[in-house]
Amino acid sequence: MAKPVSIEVWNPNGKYRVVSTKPMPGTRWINLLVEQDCRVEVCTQKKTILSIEDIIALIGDKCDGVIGQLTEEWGDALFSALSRAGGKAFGNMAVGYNNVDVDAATKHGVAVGNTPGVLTETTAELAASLSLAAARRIVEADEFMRAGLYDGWLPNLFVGNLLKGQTVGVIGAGRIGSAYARMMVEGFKMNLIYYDLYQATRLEKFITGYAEFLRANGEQPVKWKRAASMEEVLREADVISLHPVLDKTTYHLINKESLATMKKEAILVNCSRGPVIDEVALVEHLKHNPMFRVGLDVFEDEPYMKPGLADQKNAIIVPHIASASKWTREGMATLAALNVLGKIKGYPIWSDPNRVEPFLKEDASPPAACPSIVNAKALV
Ligand SMILES: NC(=O)c1ccc[n+]([C@@H]2O[C@H](COP(=O)([O-])OP(=O)(O)OC[C@H]3O[C@@H](n4cnc5c(N)ncnc54)[C@H](O)[C@@H]3O)[C@@H](O)[C@H]2O)c1
Ligand SMILES: O=C(O)[C@H](O)CO
Repeated sequence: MAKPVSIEVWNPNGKYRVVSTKPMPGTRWINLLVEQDCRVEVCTQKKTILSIEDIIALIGDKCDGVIGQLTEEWGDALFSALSRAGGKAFGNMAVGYNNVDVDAATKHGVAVGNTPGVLTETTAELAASLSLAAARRIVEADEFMRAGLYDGWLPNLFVGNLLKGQTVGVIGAGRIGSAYARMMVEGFKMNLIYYDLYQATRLEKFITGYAEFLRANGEQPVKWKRAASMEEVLREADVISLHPVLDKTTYHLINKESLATMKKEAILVNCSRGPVIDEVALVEHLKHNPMFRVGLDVFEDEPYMKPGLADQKNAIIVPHIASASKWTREGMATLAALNVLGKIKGYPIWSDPNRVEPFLKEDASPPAACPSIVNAKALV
C-alpha cells in the first residue's frame, strides 16, 4: 500500500477532478481549470521524481485527467489506473513525450497532450548559449577568475573558436533545430548544413533570403546545404547541435564511431534527449580529444551523469534547463492544462500544433480546443 501523497487543493467543490503531479509556474493554468468547474489537486510532495505508486495514489478512485512531467514513466500501469478512475486525458508538460507509452494510453482510451511551439525559441536560445560558451570557453574562464588565477592579459589565455564563417550542423531541423539554425546563421554569419528526414523548406527559404540580403550589402553571403546523411554533417560541421525526437532511430545516434568522424576541434551541443548520445563513448572521446568541446543540457540517465563526465574541462553541463524561461514555463503549464481540460470538455483538436499563440494570450480566453493531442488520430 503506497503512502498518501501530500496535495494542495483548489476549488474543492469542482465537478471534474484534475491532478497535477507537480506545482507548475504561474497561476493562469489553475485559473483556467477552476473557471471551467475543475477541482485541481497539486501534488506538493518533496520528492523530485514521483514513483508509479505515488502517482497511482494521486489518481485515486475518481480522476478526470492528470497533468504530469517528463520524469515520470507513463506506461500501462498508470494509464489503466487513470482509465479505471474515469480519466480521459494525460497532459505531459513537455513537447517531448518519450516518457509516455502512447499505444498504452490509446488502448485505455486516454488522450496524450504535449506542449509544442511555446518552448521553441527558449530552447534554441539555450542551445545557442551552450554553443557560444563552448566556443569561447566561458565556463573555464569564469572558474579561473573565481579561483583568483588571473594575473594579467596573455596572448594565449583561453583562446577559443571564431564562429563567423564556420559551419553549423543541425541534426533534426524541426521547430527547435530550425530556430537554432536561424540564430546561428543570422547572428554569427555561419554557414549551415542540416540533416532531417524531411526537408526544412521554411528554413532554407529564410537562409536563401538572408544570403541575398548580405550579397546586396556587399558582404560574404552565407551558404546552406541539406545533407544526404547524418555522417556528412558530422564530417563537415564545426559546431553540431542535436534536435531530433528521441525514438528507436535516434537512440545513440552519436556513438564511438560517429564521434570519430567529427573534427578534432568540433563542438557538440545536445538540448534534445540524453540517450541520443552514448554518454560513455562521449566521456572517452572528451578524455582523448581535449580540443573537442560539448555543451549538454540533457543526460543519458537523468538525473545522473556517466562516470568521468563532470571531470572533463571540455564539457559544459547544465541541468535540463533549455525551456526554463518564465514565459515558456508558464505557457507550457497552460498548454498542458488546456489539453486535459479540452478533452474533459469534449473540445476538438486545434488545427496547427506549430502555432499555439492563441492559447497563451494572458488577457484573452483561450480557443475552445485541445492545443496538441499526439494520439488524436489513433483515438477515433
Ligand atoms: N532540453 C530541453 O529542455 C528540451 C526542450 C524542448 C524540446 N526538447 C527535445 O527536443 C525535441 C525536438 O523538439 P521540436 O519541438 O523541435 O520537435 P519537432 O518534431 O519539431 O522536431 C524534431 C525533428 O526531428 C526530426 N527527426 C526525427 N527522427 C530523426 C532522425 N532519425 N534523424 C534526423 N532527424 C530526425 C523530425 O523529422 C523533426 O523535424 C523534443 O522531442 C524533445 O525531446 C528538449
Ligand atoms: O521536451 C521538453 O519539452 C523538455 O525536455 C522540457 O521542456
